[in-house]
Amino acid sequence: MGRSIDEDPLSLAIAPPPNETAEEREVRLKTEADARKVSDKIDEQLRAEKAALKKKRPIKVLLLGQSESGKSTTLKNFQIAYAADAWAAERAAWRAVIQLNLVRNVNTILDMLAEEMSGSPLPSEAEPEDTEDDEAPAPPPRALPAPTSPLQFTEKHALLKLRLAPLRRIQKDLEDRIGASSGEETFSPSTPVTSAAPFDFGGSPPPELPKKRHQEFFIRSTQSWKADLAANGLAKKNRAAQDREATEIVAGCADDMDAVWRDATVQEMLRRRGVRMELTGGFFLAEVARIATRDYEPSDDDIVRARLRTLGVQEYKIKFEKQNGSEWYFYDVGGSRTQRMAWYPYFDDCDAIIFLAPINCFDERLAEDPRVNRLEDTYRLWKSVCASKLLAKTQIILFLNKCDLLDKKLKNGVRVKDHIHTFGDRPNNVETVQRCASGFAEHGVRCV
Ligand SMILES: Nc1nc2c(ncn2[C@@H]2O[C@H](COP(=O)(O)OP(=O)(O)OP(=O)(O)O)[C@@H](O)[C@H]2O)c(=O)[nH]1
Ligand SMILES: [Mg+2]
Repeated sequence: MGRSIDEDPLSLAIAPPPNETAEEREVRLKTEADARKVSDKIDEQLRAEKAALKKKRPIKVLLLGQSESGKSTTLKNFQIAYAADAWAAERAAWRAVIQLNLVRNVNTILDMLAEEMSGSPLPSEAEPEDTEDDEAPAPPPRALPAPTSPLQFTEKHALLKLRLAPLRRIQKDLEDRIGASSGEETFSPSTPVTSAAPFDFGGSPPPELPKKRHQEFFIRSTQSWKADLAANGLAKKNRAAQDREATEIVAGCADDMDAVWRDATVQEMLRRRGVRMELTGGFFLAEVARIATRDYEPSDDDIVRARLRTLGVQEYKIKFEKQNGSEWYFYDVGGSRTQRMAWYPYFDDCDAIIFLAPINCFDERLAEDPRVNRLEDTYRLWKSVCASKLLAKTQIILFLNKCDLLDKKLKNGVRVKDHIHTFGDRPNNVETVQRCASGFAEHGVRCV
């Protein structure tokens, strides 16, 4: 049998008193109406918040700039600051990349040693051509080797070459494991060299590009060498065995690597060739004693300094726990001219662009096309990005990068005016170069 309403405790509690006067009734009804209004408002607010949360989409940031401008490095710094767990999980995988950076430096020196010891002449640089219009900074003059007496090589150099020979195979093994991005792009006359901004179609409609979601070629959310970490069973065992072998051989060569780097004749050879390895990305030779050990664990600083070329477009998701848990997607792109066409599909729905301009590169050439000055290329790229109609509503942030390397370069006596004629007789210091480079922003449409 059902309970009558009179027996229900809630109905009893809110029922009007039995001897309620007309005045009391009016007050009661008004209070109830006010309470209903407040409750309706709260319900409405909750509905709106739920809808907003549903609509909230991640903020998308594109990192742009030429190769070696520091895009991946900037991303690593974001990861350290805001995605500590993911960063820690990847730490071990970077050891192989750092070993590869180190071994490659040594093998480059050994190649030069072999050339010098066999009496081969210095490789001559290609004469730069005027490839593009004259708005940009002038290309650097060709460096001429100073006339000098022959380098004195001894038995010691021949012995070091021999003892470090196993590093050739280790480089190859590490490159195979790390994949395509382990190699730097080099110039080949048969490679069609694209312009600074191959995504700039000069007002005409872009060629038919497949929709982004179908472009598996472009998006590489995880690199194979990191995916290896998740490998199980036999693959994991093989990988561990390869790791141990590489680490063992690198550790066994530690003293000889150190000896070859510190050798006065080798240093003189590098000086004569104009090679400043210590100023290039992924340089670890000065720290062989710490890195070439059996129990080496990469530090944050090592990982930030490690060099691994980006291919295609890589997506990284970072959740900013301290800011309402908002999610940001960063797109790290390959920066060489041959990679830039892949950027275009990402232009239409990104919220912000961080553009990296390495201002130390005023006297350097592009690896993929040595006829082009690196600063000139950055300048053209920046102008095209700012002028792109697809990016008209996108916030563009300009980072003037590699100021520490600029400082070292200027202190070593390199003069900006020898490479950029319009620099004139301004003081040859970082502040002046920074001030001039921030003129980049004026040539673009916007800069925040
Ligand atoms: N000293 C110094 N080195 C830097 C700086 N920014 C980047 N690097 C180094 O320069 C090298 C190249 O930087 P990356 O971040 O890999 O360059 P990228 O723009 O991602 O290059 P791609 O992937 O080829 O497009 C790395 O070894 C970095 O450690 C900087 O401000 N100072
Ligand atoms: Mg990169």
